[in-house]
Amino acid sequence: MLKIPYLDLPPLCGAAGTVRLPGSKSISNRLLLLAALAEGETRIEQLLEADDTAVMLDALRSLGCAWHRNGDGSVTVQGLGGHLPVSQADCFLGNAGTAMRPLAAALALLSARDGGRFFLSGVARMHERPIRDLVDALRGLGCQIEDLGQPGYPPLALSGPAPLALDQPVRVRGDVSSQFLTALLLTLPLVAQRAIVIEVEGELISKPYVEITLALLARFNVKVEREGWQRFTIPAGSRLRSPGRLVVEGDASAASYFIALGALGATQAPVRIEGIGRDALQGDVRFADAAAAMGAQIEWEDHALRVRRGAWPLKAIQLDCVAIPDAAMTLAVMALYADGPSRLSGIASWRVKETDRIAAMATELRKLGATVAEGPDWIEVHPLQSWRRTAIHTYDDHRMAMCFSLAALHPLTGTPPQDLRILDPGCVAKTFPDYFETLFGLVQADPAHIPVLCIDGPTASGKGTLADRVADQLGYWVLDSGALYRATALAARCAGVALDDEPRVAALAARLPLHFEAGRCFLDEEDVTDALRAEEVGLGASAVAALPAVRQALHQLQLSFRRVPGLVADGRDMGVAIFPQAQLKVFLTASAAQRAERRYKQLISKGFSANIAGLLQDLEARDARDKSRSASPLAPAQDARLLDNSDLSIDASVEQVLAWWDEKRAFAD
Ligand SMILES: Nc1ncnc2c1ncn2[C@@H]1O[C@H](COP(=O)(O)OP(=O)(O)O)[C@@H](O)[C@H]1O
Ligand SMILES: Nc1ccn([C@@H]2O[C@H](COP(=O)(O)OP(=O)(O)O)[C@@H](O)[C@H]2O)c(=O)n1
Repeated sequence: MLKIPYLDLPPLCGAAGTVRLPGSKSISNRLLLLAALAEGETRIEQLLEADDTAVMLDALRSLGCAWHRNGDGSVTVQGLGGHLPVSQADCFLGNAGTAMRPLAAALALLSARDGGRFFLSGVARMHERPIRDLVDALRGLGCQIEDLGQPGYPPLALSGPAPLALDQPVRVRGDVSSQFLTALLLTLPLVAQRAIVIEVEGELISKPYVEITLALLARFNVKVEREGWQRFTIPAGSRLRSPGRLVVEGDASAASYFIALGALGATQAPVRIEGIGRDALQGDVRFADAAAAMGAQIEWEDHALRVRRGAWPLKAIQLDCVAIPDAAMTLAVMALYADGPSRLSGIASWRVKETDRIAAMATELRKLGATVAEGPDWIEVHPLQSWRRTAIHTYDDHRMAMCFSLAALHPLTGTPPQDLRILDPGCVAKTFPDYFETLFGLVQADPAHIPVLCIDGPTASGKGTLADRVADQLGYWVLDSGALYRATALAARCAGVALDDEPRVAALAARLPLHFEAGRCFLDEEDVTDALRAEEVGLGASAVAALPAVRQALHQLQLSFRRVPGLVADGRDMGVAIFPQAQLKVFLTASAAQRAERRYKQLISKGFSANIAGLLQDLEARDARDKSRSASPLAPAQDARLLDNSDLSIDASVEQVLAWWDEKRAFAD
């Protein structure tokens, strides 16, 4: 998961591969609530692990519901059988509408029936998202709900006991958010000694979400009778009972980004999306039809989709998106690549989501250079003629971040490729914490367009530390090129090959079975991370690194680290020999005494024995050999920036390098 201020995406030219979707947010949070309220134990598999489900799980725990995570990531919830063991709780629900609305209804009804006092709150934006229609409906039943802030918005206090009047139909508005109706449907079975009728006022929006609610209630033994979309009856004596085990479908709204990616970039192999298919419950799966109407080629499997580019440019569409409000945001970005203006209507609900999405979408699309018109419940997007290099604001809205990442694709001819900055990319944690990492695994870019930052310098100057920290801040990959020479030396030693036997050492280097995983380094199956850091391996590395055939053998391997979104490469010759076109080259030095002391502390902390005088001698010998060898001697590139960090802290060094990087890569705001 990226927790960084911005992410720069290079111009992308294609996409292919397989993605496994995270669990659906809507289904996950509905199931958690139903499982908590029901009788019996429920095991929920493929539950979404993200901010919105985390706040729901925390809230359930504070309401006295026991749950635990199993080894396979599934969650087992002990149902409360409709009775809370606590009479007070304070639940913080972040910005999760799918937690706030149904919990408000459940706690209003349960406190009215059994007594108690409960508080619900969220982040500042949650306190701007209306809940009045639900609160009015619940007050109509006799529930005691106090607005603790602005009337009609969270935070709320729900208390009781209070007599409930359930003999008249419950009325709720359906034209602002279907989540109000969903909240009532999920929770009224708790008090359904007699049949309860819900009547919807106004035209119900987002009907597919209500269908999900009805289907999940049926799994919990409550069969709601529906007359059109206006009247729903919860039969007398309904009781929520756990079905035992449930599997959460992949998130269909999240699928929209990868469907779009396939439509825009899969010119050869398809993008295959696993986790939803023909029988998906979620209405947003119909986004695939909209994408097909724009030209995507889509093949359906039972639990997967395969998407390729079809029509090109895409075909403009005019579409009422009332049934796919969330996924429709992705269409607005696809419209940049269409053959004419596209108009999306029926999207009034965008205005009351994580942000005012119509305004946000229009503002950011215009920054890219697009012509956009907007109204109360529609947006019209014209295709983009030429891309402007810009920084996209994401408004703490995960969908803004995800759908704008698609604008990094540059398959149109005739427009110069530009990179794109996404601000606060970590906001995707709301529903899809690994979205960007997943995207990086699918997209292709011309290597020449992938940014590289080189950090070269003598041993123990802090290159590795600086490279890791800078890469973390930028969301980039790291190449520790020294590790390749160290691994070569280690492999030679293990194979009994003399370090000066150039052809045999080079042959080993050419097929080095080295891979990196979660910060660890493996040679074949063996974890050699610590072994590589031993001083004698470093000396061996310095010896094999002087052999031109070894350097040649490792050249291609080093180039292969240049992957989307970018690379920080550390070594001796990154800027001179491997990435001479790098955007920024830093030559890092520190006094020999400082370096010897740093290395000493580093070795001691790792449990190696060391003495400073010996280290200083070795380090000076290594410097001399690295500088004097004929193949890629250690020296700053002509265009390198010199950084002597003898008297600089690690933080200050990182700050300096990031400042240089920013200078090189200014984006329009
Ligand atoms: N600016 C700095 N100030 C103090 N110590 C540093 C600084 N940069 C790195 N170090 C420390 O020096 C040691 C060697 O750093 P490392 O990154 O392994 O160097 P290199 O990769 O250049 O050999 C590490 O223990 C690291 O924490
Ligand atoms: N790009 C590189 C990286 C390392 N090397 C060699 O490999 C040895 C080990 O590199 P390293 O970066 O792991 O070493 P330290 O700087 O951490 O001591 C160095 O002494 C260099 O001789 C190189 O020649 N070229």
